Amino acid sequence: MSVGILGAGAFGTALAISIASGRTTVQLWGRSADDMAEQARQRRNPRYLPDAAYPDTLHPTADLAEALGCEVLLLAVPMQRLRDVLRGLDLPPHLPLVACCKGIELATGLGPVRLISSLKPNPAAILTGPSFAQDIAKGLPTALTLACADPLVGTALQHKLSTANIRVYYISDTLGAELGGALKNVMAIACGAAIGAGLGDSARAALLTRGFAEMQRMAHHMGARAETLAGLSGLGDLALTCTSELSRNFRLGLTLGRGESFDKGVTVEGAATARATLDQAKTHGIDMPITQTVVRLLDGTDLHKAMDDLLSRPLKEE
Ligand SMILES: NC(=O)C1=CN([C@@H]2O[C@H](COP(=O)(O)OP(=O)(O)OC[C@H]3O[C@@H](n4cnc5c(N)ncnc54)[C@H](OP(=O)(O)O)[C@@H]3O)[C@@H](O)[C@H]2O)C=CC1
Ligand SMILES: O=C(CO)COP(=O)(O)O
Repeated sequence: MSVGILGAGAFGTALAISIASGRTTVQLWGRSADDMAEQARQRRNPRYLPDAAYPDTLHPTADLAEALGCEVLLLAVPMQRLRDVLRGLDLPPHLPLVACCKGIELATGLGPVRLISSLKPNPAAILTGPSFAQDIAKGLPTALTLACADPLVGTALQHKLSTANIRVYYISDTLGAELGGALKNVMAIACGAAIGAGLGDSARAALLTRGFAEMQRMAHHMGARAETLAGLSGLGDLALTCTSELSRNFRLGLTLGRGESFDKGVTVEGAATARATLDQAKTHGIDMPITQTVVRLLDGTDLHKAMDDLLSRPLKEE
């Protein structure tokens, strides 16, 4: 078995290490020939995961053909870059494509599986759920969801991508899986902002829970399954990301709450996804006040003003 991974950032590298640790051949592709040569020399990724050594069967490469020659292709680039990466690929027709990104494309409102399917005829899946790259790379236990509409392809991928420290569950609901993974990042920004501003753990619990209600509302409207949102790719990832400073989305929220600035070079999927989701919510008439508050915070609205507006909405049934 061989697995190709496009994107040698934190997540692509962590997955490569875990999969290659089981002696599977992994071609980890990155766009910078210099970076990939350095990874091959050091047998680690000095920029994104400096403490994790590469197993022998992990091959860092800048040659796309090496990754495209594998039996499965994982796409571990940021959501807003996925279209550009896919456009440049001349793919073998039956090569399964597994999105490993979490977000909604700003220009189209599409999640990763819908985007892949709009551009390529290949079988499309998503691997998502609660997992920090640092944990996976250390060999710590994680559980992920593999969603694919075709159960034969999906269960084959489930078995191929399960490793000693990644337990993969299969579901067919790709829409629910991509919505859960995308929207939890928006709620993580909101929770981080509450903690950063000193509003307390009770406020965080309220935002997490009411944020989950927003996620369910959007998912239900779009036709996703409620069970998917309650699973690893929804509630599971929401719980992780809203409670840990390892999350970049949560940390962006912390800085918003503290009135500090955040490094623009860091991948934070929730920012563009909040805007894309709010556009969709307006189009479909879905009430998403926390998502709207996150967009206002990103646009510079004072946190206390934004929170007052959120809390002073008309009272309603839960
Ligand atoms: N980090 C984590 O813990 C987890 C991340 N994810 C998801 O994985 C996805 C990727 O995130 P992550 O790996 O953390 O991000 P990083 O910022 O660590 O890495 C992003 C990678 O994508 C590459 N890249 C960006 N744009 C392009 C492009 N146009 N063409 C080719 N490569 C490109 C970058 O290359 P370069 O270095 O050259 O800029 C870099 O290698 C996100 O959607 C994230 O939500 C999911 C679960 C866990
Ligand atoms: O998706 C993640 C954990 O499941 C990673 O979260 P961040 O992108 O916020 O770091």
